[in-house]
Amino acid sequence: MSDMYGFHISSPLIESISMSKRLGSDVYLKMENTQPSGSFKIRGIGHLVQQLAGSKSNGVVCSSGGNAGLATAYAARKLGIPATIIVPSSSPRLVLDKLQDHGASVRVVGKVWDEANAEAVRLAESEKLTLVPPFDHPLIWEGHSSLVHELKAVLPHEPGAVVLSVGGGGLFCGVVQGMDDVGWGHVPILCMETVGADCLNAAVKAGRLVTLPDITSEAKCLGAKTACSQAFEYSKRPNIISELVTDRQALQATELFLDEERVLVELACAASLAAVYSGVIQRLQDRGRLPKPLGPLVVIVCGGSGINSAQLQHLHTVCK
Ligand SMILES: COC[C@H](NCc1c(COP(=O)(O)O)cnc(C)c1O)C(=O)O
Repeated sequence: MSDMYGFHISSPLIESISMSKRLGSDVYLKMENTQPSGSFKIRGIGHLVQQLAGSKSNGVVCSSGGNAGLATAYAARKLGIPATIIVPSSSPRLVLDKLQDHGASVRVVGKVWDEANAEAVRLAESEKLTLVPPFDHPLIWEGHSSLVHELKAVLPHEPGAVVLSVGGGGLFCGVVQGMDDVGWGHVPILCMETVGADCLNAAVKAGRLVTLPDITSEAKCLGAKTACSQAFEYSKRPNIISELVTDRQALQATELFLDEERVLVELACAASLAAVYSGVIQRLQDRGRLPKPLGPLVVIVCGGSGINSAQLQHLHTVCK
């Protein structure tokens, strides 16, 4: 089923009783892990692929930590066009297998996403393919903004705040634009990153875009070394908050979420859940940065396919 934007579904918005209890106010979960490609990515990427490639294209190429690649492969399969996905060596084997299950051809290039991206740009030019950027494109942001329109349709009141994870900043840009569209442009947005994949937080602290020397977080799907410039521009707004958690806090959030909500998510997604589980929201309230009590908190459970029980065990041996 696809709507006017792309191939995504209108995802469930469920109340988390356990998180609401921890926070002392209502917490709603926007379950993007239920999207057909496994994450929110299909919203923006489905939209871009339909607008720029379509069924007449001779193919698409996407550089990805994994989830943008899965969204590209899914959309390409639905359109009946070939997809080539370039991933860095940090992407887990299980993601490569899923990409191939979608019929995509997969190339492993470089250690981090930025290096895979350079190869995708080269390939798009040399083989006349449509380049699908994982986060830095207005059509991606337009597609992601559909998430906020769904919130507007079902939430009884405007949110007290929205929590989301930041890699290159595409989800963040889409949510800001959606919030502006529906008249919620003043609502606080809490941008969560992990230490070692903190390109937006580093830019906010430096007052300019910066490029990280490396990605040292295990949340590889947040592993863009530079945030997109639009995300940096939006981060200057007074209602935008940028915070960090450690990989260990994200891992703890993954396990608490699994126990309490019976859903397994990637570290990239758990960075947002850790905003509640690790007390980030509560500290912001104590500092007066967020109101107390807080109106309904919406946590975007962005999903991600780079996780299974074996990967979860592995993360215990590497997360600091
Ligand atoms: C390097 O990787 C960038 C991108 N992942 C990005 C991503 C994000 C952050 O989204 P962004 O801020 O990049 O739009 C959040 N949550 C999950 C599960 C993600 O996979 C990718 O898959 O290529």
